[in-house]
Amino acid sequence: TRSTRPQRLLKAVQEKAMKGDPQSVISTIDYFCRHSEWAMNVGDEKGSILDSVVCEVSPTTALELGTYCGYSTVRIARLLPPGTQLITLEFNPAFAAVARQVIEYAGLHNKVCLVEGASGDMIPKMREMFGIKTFDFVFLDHWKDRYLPDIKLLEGCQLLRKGSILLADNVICPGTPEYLEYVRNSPHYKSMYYKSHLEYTKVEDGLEKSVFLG
Ligand SMILES: O=C(NC/C=C/[C@H]1O[C@@H](n2cnc(C(F)(F)F)c2)[C@H](O)[C@@H]1O)c1cc([N+](=O)[O-])cc(O)c1O
Ligand SMILES: [Mg+2]
Repeated sequence: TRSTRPQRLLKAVQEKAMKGDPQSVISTIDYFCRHSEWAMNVGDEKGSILDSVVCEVSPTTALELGTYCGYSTVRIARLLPPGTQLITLEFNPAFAAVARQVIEYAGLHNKVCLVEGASGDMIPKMREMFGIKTFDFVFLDHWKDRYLPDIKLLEGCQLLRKGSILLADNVICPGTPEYLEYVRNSPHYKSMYYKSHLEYTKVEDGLEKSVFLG
């Protein structure tokens, strides 16, 4: 049967990127998505904003919701110092299988823990599973109607602390209106919008950075 787009993306990485070199994995995926097949990676333009926020926060504990093929997982993990941990959550086993191989090819498997499951089930188990108290940084890039319920769940599970940073992809396209309304109007968050473009296109999109105020 015909391969899937994630499988074709992985093949491009294995054939064209330098093993153990995260930057070359990132560039190979961006080239593939621009010249062969578009895919819903955060991309190079928004990816540079993601990089700058990760460097600014330099998190000890980080959570990514929505691994997909592992592109943003590699972008984040390559910037984390040793001894830090990126937990990435993926619901779809086929996507998780591809992402594991992309992360491994980039040589970042020791910095990343990919967990398969639904956010509603896994978020309440994070503390006991990983022995963490709170997350310094959360990147939201999963189903857009899950952004709001999942940050409320993170709050409810006391997994956020004063100063925890949330960075959300696609707040314009496809859009996350309820999430945006909440983080921009809640007294528990200070938010700012980073205007950019939908990956590999000229369509407007952006990232919303929100600081949890406790
Ligand atoms: O729909 C988009 N993204 C949805 C992304 C969804 C991804 O998040 C996973 N997930 C679901 N729940 C979890 C949890 F939380 F359980 F881990 C993880 C899904 O299996 C999928 O791999 C999207 C669409 C466009 N676009 O232009 O259409 C552009 C983008 O950048 C996008 O991110
Ligand atoms: Mg996205």
